[in-house]
Amino acid sequence: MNKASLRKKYKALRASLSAEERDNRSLAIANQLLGLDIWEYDYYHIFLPIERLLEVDTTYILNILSGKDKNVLISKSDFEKGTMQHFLLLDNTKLQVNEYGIPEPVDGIEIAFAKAQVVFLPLLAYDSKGNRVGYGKGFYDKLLAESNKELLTIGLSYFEPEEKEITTNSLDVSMKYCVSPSNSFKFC
Ligand SMILES: Nc1nc2c(c(=O)[nH]1)N(C=O)[C@@H](CNc1ccc(C(=O)N[C@@H](CCC(=O)O)C(=O)O)cc1)CN2
Ligand SMILES: Nc1ncnc2c1ncn2[C@@H]1O[C@H](COP(=O)(O)OP(=O)(O)OP(=O)(O)O)[C@@H](O)[C@H]1O
Repeated sequence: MNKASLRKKYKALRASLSAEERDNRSLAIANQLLGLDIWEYDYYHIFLPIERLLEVDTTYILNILSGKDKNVLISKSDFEKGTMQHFLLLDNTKLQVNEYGIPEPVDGIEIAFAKAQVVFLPLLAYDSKGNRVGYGKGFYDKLLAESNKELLTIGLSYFEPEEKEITTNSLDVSMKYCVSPSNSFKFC
């Protein structure tokens, strides 16, 4: 299946889940993460969910990070350039939902992405090799292209991997882990 059909398939699968089921799965994903050996770091980058697109609710993960006193980075996207700026998430950080429905910091302390040691990745589909498909604008491919090899990349999905390997191009960056509500996959 090509990326366009996978996007369609997984958008429909998301839409087939009730709000309660999405919430249960989002919590189960956070609990799966607790079982991974990823908690000894200082800087964690996370996405804030686009409600309209029914994304995994990362609030549960944010609560874990806050309980562990981690530094949390969130982003502001530039859709013209396809790039992101990263800011420390603090108690007093003001968020504003942008035109794509992404909650973003209004201002704050900008941090270089190079500081991040763990990054949680939004995705629509993935396979058992760690290939991922997002919305197709390449924000994360660009971001990860410049990152160091030690960075832990962790996809979050409501669903299990696609059985057929996803066809990738040279710009696609695969993930090291992916977590679903009932499984954790390690690809590295
Ligand atoms: N929560 C979250 N933040 C993120 C991402 C993400 O996937 N999720 N991104 C990951 O890269 C970047 C933003 N990428 C996005 C790409 C497309 C659309 C979007 O609204 N797509 C519509 C089509 C609209 C259009 O093309 O004009 C859609 O898919 O229905 C939103 C965010 C950076 N921040
Ligand atoms: N390192 C890069 N530098 C410049 N452009 C890139 C880079 N990586 C990806 N792109 C471009 O971004 C787009 C990404 O498309 P692709 O279908 O791989 O996105 P995706 O992985 O589904 O989405 P996303 O990363 O937004 O979640 C393509 O047009 C690609 O050419």
